[in-house]
Amino acid sequence: MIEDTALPAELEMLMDVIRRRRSISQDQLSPEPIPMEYIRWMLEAANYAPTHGLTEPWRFTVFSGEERRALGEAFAQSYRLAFTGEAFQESAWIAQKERVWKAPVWISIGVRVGTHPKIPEWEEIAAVACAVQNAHLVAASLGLGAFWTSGLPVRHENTARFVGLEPPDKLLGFLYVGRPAIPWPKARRRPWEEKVVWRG
Ligand SMILES: Cc1cc2nc3c(=O)[nH]c(=O)nc-3n(C[C@H](O)[C@H](O)[C@H](O)COP(=O)(O)O)c2cc1C
Repeated sequence: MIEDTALPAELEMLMDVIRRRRSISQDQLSPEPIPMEYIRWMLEAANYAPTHGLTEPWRFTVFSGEERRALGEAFAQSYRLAFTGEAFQESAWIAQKERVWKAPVWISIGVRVGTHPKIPEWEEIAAVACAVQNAHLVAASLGLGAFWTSGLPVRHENTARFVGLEPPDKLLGFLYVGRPAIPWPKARRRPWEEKVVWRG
């Protein structure tokens, strides 16, 4: 029988942050500003994500303060383009414009594609998702909530152009960040054992 070996303290710290990371929605965040130093740490962590062929395809734009006004206008414009006729709702259009004030920092999540002949788009998107996870883990370690929002108006090509992405590059949504205004939520997950088959 294999003896249990002592687990390194580093693993405990890492697992603690992984379990603690939470998506905290805009209605549960404080709109108060947060130190931009925290955002720099998140972006530094994002930059260490795995990347096939070292293409480093993540492209971020950070919005805070008054710059969020133009972002809200872009969301509202994209909503108008995406939801026409019967689908258009005045209240939802206003909500798109106003939502930017609910979180102090909004980071657009862009993916650069087509820079390497052998690397398909899905691998570049996967690398960006890894980068976002790194950033989100750092946010959790700093006591910040963050949320990847990917609904249609926020990732519409009109919003993509607004944040400086031109085709074939794509916008995958936004990670907004702030201090939680609620007690830290608990994770809801089914046991990992349900999703794993052991062979051998
Ligand atoms: C790629 C991606 C896109 C997401 N987009 C949305 C979204 O548009 N709306 C939403 O309610 N949650 C979105 N989420 C967040 C999930 O709701 C959240 O991760 C899930 O509820 C689990 O909560 P947790 O992150 O706190 O563990 C997204 C998550 C990922 C990874």
